[in-house]
Amino acid sequence: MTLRIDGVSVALGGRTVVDAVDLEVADGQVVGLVGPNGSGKSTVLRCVYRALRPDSGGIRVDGTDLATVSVAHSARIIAALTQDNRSELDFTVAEMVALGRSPHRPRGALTDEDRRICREAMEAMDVAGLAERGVLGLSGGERQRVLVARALAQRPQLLVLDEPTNHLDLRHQLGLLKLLRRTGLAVLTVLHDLNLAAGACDVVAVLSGGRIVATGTPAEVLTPGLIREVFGVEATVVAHPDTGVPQLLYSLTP
Ligand SMILES: Nc1ncnc2c1ncn2[C@@H]1O[C@H](COP(=O)(O)OP(=O)(O)OP(=O)(O)O)[C@@H](O)[C@H]1O
Repeated sequence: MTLRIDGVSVALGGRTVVDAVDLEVADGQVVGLVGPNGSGKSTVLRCVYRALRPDSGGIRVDGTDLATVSVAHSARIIAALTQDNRSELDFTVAEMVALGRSPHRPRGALTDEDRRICREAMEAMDVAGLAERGVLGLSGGERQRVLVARALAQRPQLLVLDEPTNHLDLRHQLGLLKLLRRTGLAVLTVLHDLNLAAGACDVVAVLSGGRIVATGTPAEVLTPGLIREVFGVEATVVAHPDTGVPQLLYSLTP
C-alpha cells in the first residue's frame, strides 16, 4: 500500500501544530518521522490512523481519500501503535493480541487461522511466554511488545507506530526495527533515537514547528547542520564501519 499525506494542516487549541505536511510512504518502505518534542509528529500520525481529522489537506491510501474509506475497512488495512495505550482492563496477553484480529472478525469467534496469526505475532515480539499473564501486571517494555504484537496480528497493509521502541531494552529495540524491515509493509514510525532511525528507515522526514524541514535518505537528512538547526545540538556524523549508515556522536563534555 502507498500512503500519501498531502498538505495536511491541523490546529489544536487555536494554534497550527501541523502545517502543510507532505509525506509519502511507498509499499514496503519504512519512513521515520523525527523531530523535537511538540513538533507535531504524533498529530500527523493521529490523522493517518483517523483519531483526528485534518483541518486542510488530505490523506490517500493507494490513491483513495482516506476520509471516504469506511472506518471498518481502514481498521483492516491500518494498524496503529499509539503513545496513549494504557489499558484499564486486565486482558491476558493472548486476549490483547487477539483483539488485533477483531477488524477481520467483527462478530465471529477466532478461527484456527486467527490463532496461528496471533501466535506468530506473539513469537515475533517475544511475548509468547507471557500469553496467560494479565496485561496490567506487565513491565512497560513487555506491554509495549504486546501492543506491537497486537498491531502485527491485525495483518495490516500500513503500520503506523508512535515511538515503538519506547521502554524496550536494546535487544528488543533492534529486534523490532529489523522486524519492521522484514514485514515488507508500508511503515510510518515516529522515532526519537536518530541512530536507530538512520539504521532502520529508508526515508527520514524531519518535523520542526509543525513543518517538514527535510525528507530524504538518512545520509541526506541527518547532517550536523540539520541536527544543530532543528534540535539545537552539536553532533558529529560518522559512517557505520560495516553498513555505511550515518551514526551520530554527541559529546557530553560541558
Ligand atoms: N488537544 C490539544 N490541545 C492543544 N494543543 C495540543 C493538543 N494536542 C497536542 N497539542 C500540542 O500540539 C503540539 C504537537 O503535539 P504532538 O503530540 O503532535 O508533538 P510530538 O512531536 O509528537 O511531541 P513528542 O515528541 O513530545 O511526543 C504540541 O505543542 C502539543 O502541546
